[in-house]
Amino acid sequence: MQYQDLIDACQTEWQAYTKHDFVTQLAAGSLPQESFLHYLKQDFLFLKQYARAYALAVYKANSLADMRQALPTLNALLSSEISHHVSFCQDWGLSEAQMEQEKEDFGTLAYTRYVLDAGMSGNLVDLYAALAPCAIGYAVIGQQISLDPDTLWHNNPYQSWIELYAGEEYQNHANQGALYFNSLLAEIDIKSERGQQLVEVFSTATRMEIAFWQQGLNATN
Ligand SMILES: Cc1ncc(CN)c(N)n1
Repeated sequence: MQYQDLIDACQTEWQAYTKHDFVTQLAAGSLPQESFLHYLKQDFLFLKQYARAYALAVYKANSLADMRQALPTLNALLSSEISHHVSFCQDWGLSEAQMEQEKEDFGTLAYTRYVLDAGMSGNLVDLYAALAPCAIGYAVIGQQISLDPDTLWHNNPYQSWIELYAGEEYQNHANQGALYFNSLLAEIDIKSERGQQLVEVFSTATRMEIAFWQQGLNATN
């Protein structure tokens, strides 16, 4: 199978994730600031745990080639994506130290610990099946927003977020990761018991992404 087969196997959840109201409102620039800030602070905490999961991918790898695969993503998370969140939060008056003090919301806790557990209790492919909706989904969302004529590009308070995920660096990186994930999946039949286990992991992580957006939207209530 290929990663697209996993997406096809949970289309309802995938559509709910990539076309969530949070995404639509962010692209239109109409997302309440409170929602975005809550999301951004939680995403900072999310990405710290997510980086740990990529470190786990090094530990779980048997070959040197697999070890080397995880490293560029770990580096990109720490040096690019998290740094972007830190500087973005600074623009909104929040320091890195303040973000470190934030408490993890339940959706953040559930999602990140689910990913780490999938990797700890399973093998490298289980771990990547739990990691993939995050990396691939944001690339899909970034591209979708950048092609949508309804996207507000100027005077959108969230322009920097859009540029990060629609940008070449993130897109290329996600694409390389997706190709590597395909190589891990190549010998597995989606209809087999193993294939169905991976569908379960991938679709659960996708449901966690939906809950993560909703957690941001709920911050205004
Ligand atoms: C919750 C979540 N999912 C995915 C991404 C993209 N790496 C992110 N920053 N945050």
